[in-house]
Amino acid sequence: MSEPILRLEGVETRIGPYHILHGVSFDVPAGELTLLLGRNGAGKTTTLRTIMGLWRASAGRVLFDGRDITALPTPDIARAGLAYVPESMAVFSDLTVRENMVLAARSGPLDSARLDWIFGLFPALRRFWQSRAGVLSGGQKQMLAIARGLAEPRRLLLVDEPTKGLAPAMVRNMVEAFRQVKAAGETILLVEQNFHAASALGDDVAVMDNGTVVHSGPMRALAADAALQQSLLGLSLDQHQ
Ligand SMILES: Nc1ncnc2c1ncn2[C@@H]1O[C@H](COP(=O)(O)OP(=O)(O)OP(=O)(O)O)[C@@H](O)[C@H]1O
Repeated sequence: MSEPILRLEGVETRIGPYHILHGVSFDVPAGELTLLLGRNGAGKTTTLRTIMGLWRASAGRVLFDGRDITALPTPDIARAGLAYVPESMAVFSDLTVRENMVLAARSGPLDSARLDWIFGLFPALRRFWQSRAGVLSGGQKQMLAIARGLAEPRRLLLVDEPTKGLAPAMVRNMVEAFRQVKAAGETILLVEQNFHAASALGDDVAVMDNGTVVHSGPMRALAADAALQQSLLGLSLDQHQ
């Protein structure tokens, strides 16, 4: 396994009076796709938001490439090379697809070779390039949100439930797109509820429950162990066939 680019050590997060994360620890190895799994309310989104500094850890550390980023303001965390695609399709509906992409490339103009690569992942974006993002379907908006995260090279992409609410054909497209993003050597931390999609993609997995990580290891070991899936995720066999 390669060196971790991201390491969480005993991260605690409180939201107002609620103690949500209770000592979250796991690694994200460079160049791999790591899955963050867990039942609803386990704390996955809170973990991504804490990494980005959108919630503040009250204890523990977030290390990015060995550097402590726990207390950095969110713009500095983004500048360090992290991109975050939240669950709620982060696109500007009144702007065109092109404008959405231009705004996402923070360090300068869009690179045309990179854009061609993104069009290869999500062909609909080329078709709707000059259209308002508001006219896209839910799945296409989700693709635009992910494309915005890919608009320029980042060191780590955090993506929250990209297949949520998508029709099965769209889920297959999304899985294929992530396969290609992974093959291009990008490092990804992915929250995914669809276990079938998750098992097709992940190298490593961290499973959360009740605000802490209850299991971590290779995805293929979890994918091969139905009893472990049942105990960690409450999955029955027919749910992921
Ligand atoms: N703004 C908030 N105020 C209070 N509690 C919150 C807030 N956001 C999240 N929580 C609580 O924190 C816990 C973890 O939520 P989180 O969204 O991180 O879970 P999750 O694993 O991402 O779940 P899901 O799959 O449902 O998105 C839940 O009990 C949730 O109700």
